[in-house]
Amino acid sequence: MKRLNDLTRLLTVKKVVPDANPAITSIHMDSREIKQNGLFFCIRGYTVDGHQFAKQAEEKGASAIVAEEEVDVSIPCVVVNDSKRAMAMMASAFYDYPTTRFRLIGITGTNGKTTTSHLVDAIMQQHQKTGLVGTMYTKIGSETKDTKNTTPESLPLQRLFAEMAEKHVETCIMEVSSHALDLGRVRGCDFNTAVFTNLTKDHLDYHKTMEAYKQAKGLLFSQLGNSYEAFAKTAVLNTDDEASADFARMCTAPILTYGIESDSDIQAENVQLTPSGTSFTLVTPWGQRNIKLSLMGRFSVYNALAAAAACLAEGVSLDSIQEGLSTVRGVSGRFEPVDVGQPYAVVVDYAHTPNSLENVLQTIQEMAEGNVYVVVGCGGDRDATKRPEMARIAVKYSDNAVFTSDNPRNEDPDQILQHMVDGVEKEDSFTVISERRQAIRYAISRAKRNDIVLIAGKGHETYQIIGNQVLDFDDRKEAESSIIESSKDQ
Ligand SMILES: CC(=O)N[C@H]1[C@@H](OP(=O)(O)OP(=O)(O)OC[C@H]2O[C@@H](n3ccc(=O)[nH]c3=O)[C@H](O)[C@@H]2O)O[C@H](CO)[C@@H](O)[C@@H]1O[C@H](C)C(=O)N[C@@H](C)C(=O)N[C@H](CCC(=O)O)C(=O)O
Ligand SMILES: Nc1ncnc2c1ncn2[C@@H]1O[C@H](COP(=O)(O)OP(=O)(O)OP(=O)(O)O)[C@@H](O)[C@H]1O
Ligand SMILES: N[C@H](CCC[C@H](N)C(=O)O)C(=O)O
Ligand SMILES: [Mg+2]
Repeated sequence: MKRLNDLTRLLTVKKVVPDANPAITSIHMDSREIKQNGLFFCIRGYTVDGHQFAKQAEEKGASAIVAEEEVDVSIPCVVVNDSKRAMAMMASAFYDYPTTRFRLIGITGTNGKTTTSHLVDAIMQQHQKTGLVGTMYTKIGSETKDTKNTTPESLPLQRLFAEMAEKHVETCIMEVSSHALDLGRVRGCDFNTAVFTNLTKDHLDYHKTMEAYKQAKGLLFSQLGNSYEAFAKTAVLNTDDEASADFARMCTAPILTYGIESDSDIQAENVQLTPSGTSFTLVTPWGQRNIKLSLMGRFSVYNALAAAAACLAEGVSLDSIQEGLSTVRGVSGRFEPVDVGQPYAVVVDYAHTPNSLENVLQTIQEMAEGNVYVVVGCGGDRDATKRPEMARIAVKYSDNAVFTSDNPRNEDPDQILQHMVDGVEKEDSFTVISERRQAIRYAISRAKRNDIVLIAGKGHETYQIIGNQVLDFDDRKEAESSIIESSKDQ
């Protein structure tokens, strides 16, 4: 059984009032979930301040509180500078430092984290039990669970890691968002390999400037290799992205680079992009292999290189990498075809940043024999600066762009659409249809033989968030019924 002092050992604590060392049998960040002898962390959130629930926690049987100021309770209150970061360290201690009991790979970058993590998983799970933490779900072996955030808050994260350790996971692959790094969600995680995909515009609503966004991503690398086991750690960096040079400067761990254009440790040569996938020669200090991938586009080669480099850093053989990558048929909602036998192509993709939309549309342009239609929207309560840019890219690479809604959340959908329209010229070929179902119908009803319709932004999502309501909505199902309906009309 743990006592309070067992959890604060690695922390700088300002004071404990009254000073005592009670037993702690559970830990909580939500006062509504407190159990007898539980420890409650008061977190200042974006919507409420957890300090106001300290009394409630005491009444429900908590044996101690962690807070940023003294609160009106009679149980011991541990006062710290930053209760979020303290929570990360204490949760790790409560669960006996689970990330020291398996290998942990962290993947950060604007685009490609989910895809790269699935590629690493496909390679590694051939020979070992893996865990996965990311946008779509968390996974232990083949058992998946839904998740709210790409990178969960430290307390549920450490609890998940404890379950992974108990279930004998050997390697966990985790997407590490810039929010998570900035908010200290991954403090207390002992990463073995840290991977960078790329840095382009997103989340400026939160980070404000690209410099601050880059600094947040950099934390994954600056925090790597500062322990006694630094020799066992590796940073995997993309030489073709200029942010890598800054991350290399911040990092004390050995670096393994990958790239297509610039000279790198792990290099793709003879890159071939075809309508059925990609192929390239993987050149490494340990030898070369021909790689065949069912994933489309040049950006997929980068994801495959990042995955291969991460696996090489972890000691996986080139043969396993070649074999593992060849088994991947696709990643849900990423360039996912919707095919019910129609004479034109429909693709659902999760591109929701200017750069990803441009990459995907360029890939589609390379394949297209007929017209290209794109249905796209921009999220509400998210970075507004990407809206005109995404609209510009949509019209640039399509014959008709249909601007629509993508999780307007608490913003006015028409206002979001106006931000998109502000990015294009009147004479550009675009149509505004706020209702996403109608927008998909509109594009699909116009498609003819050999045309391609891209439905971008929601990928694997099975909902549309309007206000605080989460309504069922799946682009793939909508596309399928639209195709069937429009074939009846013809
Ligand atoms: C802006 C942000 O990051 N918000 C996160 C934050 O919510 P919050 O600050 O609103 O929390 P709050 O409701 O104010 O509560 C504060 C504290 O009071 C506690 N509380 C609250 C009520 C009560 O009765 N009793 C009580 O104790 C809460 O449990 C909490 O500890 O803490 C929550 C719990 O960890 C997160 O789920 C939530 O993420 C929201 C859903 C979110 O949208 N986050 C986005 C911005 C995000 O983090 N995205 C990244 C990147 C996505 C990507 O690009 O892939 C991600 O990693 O997901
Ligand atoms: N390496 C890449 N470079 C640019 N765009 C990419 C890359 N990989 C994927 N994409 C595009 O970005 C979209 C999102 O990919 P993915 O889900 O792998 O990224 P992510 O970083 O996990 O995103 P999120 O931060 O939203 O979780 C894909 O649907 C595709 O359009
Ligand atoms: N993780 C990203 C996902 C965006 C997906 C898009 N469909 C949207 O809602 O903007 C975010 O929360 O910003
Ligand atoms: Mg993701």
